[in-house]
Amino acid sequence: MIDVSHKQAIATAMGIISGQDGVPMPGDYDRAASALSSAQVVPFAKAKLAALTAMGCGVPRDRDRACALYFDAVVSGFPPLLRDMAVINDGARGDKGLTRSLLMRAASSGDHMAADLILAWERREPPVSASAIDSAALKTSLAKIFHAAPVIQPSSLSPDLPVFAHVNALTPLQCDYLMMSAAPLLQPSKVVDGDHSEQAGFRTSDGAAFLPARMDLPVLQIITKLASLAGAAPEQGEFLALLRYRPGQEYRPHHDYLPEDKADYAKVKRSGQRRMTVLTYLNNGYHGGETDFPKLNISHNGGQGDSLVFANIDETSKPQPQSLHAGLPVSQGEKWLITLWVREKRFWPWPAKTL
Ligand SMILES: O=C(O)CCC(=O)C(=O)O
Ligand SMILES: [Fe+2]
Repeated sequence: MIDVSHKQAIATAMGIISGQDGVPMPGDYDRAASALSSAQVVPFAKAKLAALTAMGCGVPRDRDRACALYFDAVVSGFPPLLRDMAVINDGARGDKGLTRSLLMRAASSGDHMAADLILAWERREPPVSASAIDSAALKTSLAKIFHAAPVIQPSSLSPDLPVFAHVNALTPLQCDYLMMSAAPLLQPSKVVDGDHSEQAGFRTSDGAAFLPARMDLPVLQIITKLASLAGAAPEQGEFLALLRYRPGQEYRPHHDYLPEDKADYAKVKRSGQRRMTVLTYLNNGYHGGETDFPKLNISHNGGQGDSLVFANIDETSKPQPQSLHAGLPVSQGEKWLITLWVREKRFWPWPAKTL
């Protein structure tokens, strides 16, 4: 049983981190971090504190401390954390047997997502045999979260604009995790720049954002990796946005750079333009749905875990009209995609706290 005062502290902290529309309100982050700190005997609280520590949100940013806190939370055996640790270990390209043991342990303790992840894995490839859950291996995987992973040479798709295709940026397990985490949150998509939101049918997919309250360590690992493909730090990334297109759904041709003549130009001032876009394809097995650049003659479909990275502006911050692109209509099956828009400057809305 969780102590009532710990429950209250966790509720207070999560309320602050969630804030309004999922964005924390100014001034309260320190209170969120100290509330979680007071409830650290609860593994969930400790894991959230680890995430805030990794983000420098309300508590000085200290990645080693974040990993140590998270390790302690995981070894308590709380099933969702064993499952998240499996995703982290896989993302760190750790031992598959260890990933499997963590998922099996979580699933047998009642974590449904772990069971679903195992099923999805077994549909893809023959099962590996489980290996012992080894503390040193867990620590090694955690330590890799924030290390710049080697970027495997991407292929350039255009002489006219930086557009690069990366294969296997994320592992299939990371992709399945993102889809399963976002599925309950999907809502009809909105267009953020206000240009076309009034226009029916402009963007017909469903979407979900990984707002600060959902930026747990597996998500931070993914953000760090995807930002690195754009040569950027994770804090330059907007909140990860997931899209799901069903047959007939599409995203009509548009630019990702923000209009500079709109009332919300303040948003551009604070974090700069959307310098680059990192799209990551989360699944296989659909038809249509190519990412199409009509001015560059590119029509691209990545496989599960592959990323497409492109520039929206040049080195002088000038918007690049040839970056016009669309998500063509899906003709069969579902297309799931995650987008990281990378700004010129820091986007994370909390004041940067460093040691
Ligand atoms: O669905 C696609 O391939 C394109 C998505 C896109 O343009 C975006 O998320 O900004
Ligand atoms: Fe776009």
